[in-house]
Amino acid sequence: MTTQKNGQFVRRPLIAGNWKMNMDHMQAIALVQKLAWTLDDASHDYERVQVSVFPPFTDLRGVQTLVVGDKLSLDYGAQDLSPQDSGAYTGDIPGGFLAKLGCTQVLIGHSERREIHGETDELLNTKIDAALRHELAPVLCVGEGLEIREAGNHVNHTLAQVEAALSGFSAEQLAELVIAYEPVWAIGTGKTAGPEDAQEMSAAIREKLAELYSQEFADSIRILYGGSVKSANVAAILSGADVDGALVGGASLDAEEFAKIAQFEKHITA
Ligand SMILES: O=C[C@H](O)COP(=O)(O)O
Repeated sequence: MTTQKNGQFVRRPLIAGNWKMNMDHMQAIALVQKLAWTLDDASHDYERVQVSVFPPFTDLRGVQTLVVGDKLSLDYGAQDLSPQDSGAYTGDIPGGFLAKLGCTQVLIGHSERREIHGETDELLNTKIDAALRHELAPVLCVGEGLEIREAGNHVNHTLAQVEAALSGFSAEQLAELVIAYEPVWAIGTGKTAGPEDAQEMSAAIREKLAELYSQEFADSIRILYGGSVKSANVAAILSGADVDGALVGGASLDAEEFAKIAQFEKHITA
């Protein structure tokens, strides 16, 4: 995902669409088709900017068939996985099944999983382990709620989430890790953290990775921002030196809007 050029790491931006619990398997095919056509029409360079979608589990087989059949350059992954590989875990989906469906990435610890399903940092640590066992790149979601932000504890809170979730893994194991910073108060609310807030937290996360592992490792890891990202604000948010992409919720359900977000470089007016 990350290459080295003249001794400097060049992080390939990632625009990721988290569909959440939207789009049945038929709608998923229509959305992926329209997204691919729209990006093709815009001559999207996937080598330059990676584009991934995270549909519900029941859509993944259809998405795989389409992506493979039409040789699409889109990547796709799941919104969650079980920490276990098989057995009596009713309702859960293991990483091995996702890998067989061609998933390359998996979201771990989205704030809705943390809040609605009570997922703890300790559980997320085991989910990262499961993702790594099946060669799925973990997209670890972190971020603070409004009360924590207002109390001024957002940096400490978010860094503690990062440290706990990554505990026990080596830099080699985490080579494909992606971290998504999503302030919970900005998710689906229309409120976005300012570009300075996104940069502040991304820089703090990178510094934490350097402290836990090495500067080289920290410089290779992509850090995304999520929370009410749209085509109108994506360029400003991604202008931060440490912000390497976006995890997009609502706006990823509209193919044209999501394609515009993926084409964020075209909106940069400097
Ligand atoms: O995973 C995506 C985030 O929760 C952001 O969602 P949103 O773009 O609808 O605010």
